[in-house]
Amino acid sequence: MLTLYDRLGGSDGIRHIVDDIVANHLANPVVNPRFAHVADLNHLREMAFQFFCMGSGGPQHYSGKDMLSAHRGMNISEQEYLAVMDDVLAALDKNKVDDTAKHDVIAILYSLKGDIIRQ
Ligand code: HEM
Repeated sequence: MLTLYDRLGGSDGIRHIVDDIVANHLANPVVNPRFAHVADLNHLREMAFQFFCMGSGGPQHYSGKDMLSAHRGMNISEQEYLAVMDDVLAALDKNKVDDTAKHDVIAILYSLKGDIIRQ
């Protein structure tokens, strides 16, 4: 059976998906203020890439912070969380990821909600 990593298009597919997610965040008025001020967006892209790869069963190692440490002190709202999920879904659609893989990604991201919002 294919892993979620394979169904997302492996390393190349996930690079494209992450680039689109970050572009969507920058264009999304609900979360743009959070990302417009990030000093090193390439670092964020790399961390998000590693996180997606590792979380979907790829061979890459995630070298970034855990989700609680990464978002602590930001006081992220439910609305912002949903906006980020919308941006992820739009990126998955753009990259023609099938519905099952989309559901799997959303379930994984949703499981992290408690570590990300209102911290
Ligand atoms: C399930 C959803 C989310 C995941 C998987 C996620 C993942 C990540 C990862 C992997 C990093 C990099 C950590 C590091 O540099 O070590 C990060 C940073 C960041 N996240 Fe999230 N995130 C999520 C939701 C959100 C939301 C809802 C917001 C706010 C709208 C947000 C805002 C940020 C910002 C601003 C940074 C960069 C901090 C900096 O480098 O200055 N994230 N996130």
